[in-house]
Amino acid sequence: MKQLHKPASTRRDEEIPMSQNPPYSPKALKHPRSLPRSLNYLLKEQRLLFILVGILIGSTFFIIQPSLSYLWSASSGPRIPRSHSFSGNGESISLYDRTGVVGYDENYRSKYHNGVGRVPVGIRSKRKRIVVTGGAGFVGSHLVDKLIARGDDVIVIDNFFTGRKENVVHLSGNPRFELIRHDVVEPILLEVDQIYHLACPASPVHYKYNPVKTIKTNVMGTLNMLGLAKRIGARFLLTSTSEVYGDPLEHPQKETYWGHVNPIGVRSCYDEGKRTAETLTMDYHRGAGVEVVKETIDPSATIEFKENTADDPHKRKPDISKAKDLLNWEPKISLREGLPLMVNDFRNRILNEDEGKGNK
Ligand SMILES: O=C(O)[C@H]1O[C@H](OP(=O)(O)OP(=O)(O)OC[C@H]2O[C@@H](n3ccc(=O)[nH]c3=O)[C@H](O)[C@@H]2O)[C@H](O)[C@@H](O)[C@@H]1O
Repeated sequence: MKQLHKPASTRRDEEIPMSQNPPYSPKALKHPRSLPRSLNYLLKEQRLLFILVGILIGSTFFIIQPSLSYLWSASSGPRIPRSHSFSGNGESISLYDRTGVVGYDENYRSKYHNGVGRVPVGIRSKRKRIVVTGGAGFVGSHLVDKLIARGDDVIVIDNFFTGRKENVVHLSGNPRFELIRHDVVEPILLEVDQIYHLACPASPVHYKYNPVKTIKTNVMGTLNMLGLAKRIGARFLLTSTSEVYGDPLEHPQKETYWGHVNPIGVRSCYDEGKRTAETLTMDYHRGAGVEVVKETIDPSATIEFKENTADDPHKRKPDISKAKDLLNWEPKISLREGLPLMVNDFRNRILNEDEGKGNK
């Protein structure tokens, strides 16, 4: 209502003829007419000071606003009551409760405040999409908390072999969290940036009575997740165990120690399972070296993956020290120099072959 009256009164003031006595105006008396009216206004009653303070508060808010909204989104997501039951019985259940805005979890807020607080004011790292297999387990669920607190989107894959839904229930209302009930021994296709592979029966009680399941999860599960990582170009992390050292002959055990493992004992399903998982991970890692070749030949070339010849070693580097000592032989051309030469040679051979065929 005030707004309706104000313009009307202004308009009435403007209609007063100049010849009539103007109403008393202290403004006109205090300041010389030469000063622009806006400057006049600013100098009055410390308004300039108020404006400067306003600008300062405004800029401060906009500088820290990304961090504030980050904190807010991490902490204010709707949560479901503790009594909420997980009814998903299909292959995939999403814990995002679209209807259950029932409260605000203070613990959730303070917990996440610590994590986000490390991000410098105004700087926001790129939000990643991450898969955590075994994310409902002890270690996994803590990792998931950290990743969510960091601001990433997390998908947990777990078959609940030993994991508990209670470990992740506090994240159920968070739109950046999703839970998929899935056994990693079966392939799964997802688009993510990173894969943390933790799924594994991890205590003797479980793996001793389910040895085949244990080694199967370690071998097939790891293969599936590595295959996924390779297909989508995701970074991969495997959680191994100090049990890969078996009954060690070296103490303490450094990462360089290869271990002393009984391959046929009752614990082998776990020890050897994790060792194989490590082997697979390193083989895939070395396989990525295929890229390093592409660069020297033709960076725009596409790579086609084909089945390898059976039993073909993944890596070979014969020790040539004897050849050097006894025959005084050693390679003179480095791999980087040699690859293009080899490619040219093959190209010429193929072209000559084709020409030969054409002449027939
Ligand atoms: O270093 C260790 O000893 C172990 O630490 C963690 O295991 P942890 O958190 O202690 O054990 P659990 O609480 O049992 O978590 C394992 C998770 O994997 C899940 N899992 C297990 C087996 C399976 O086939 N699939 C699967 O998703 C379980 O349900 C559970 O959520 C890691 O998850 C293991 O990979 C590692 O071997």
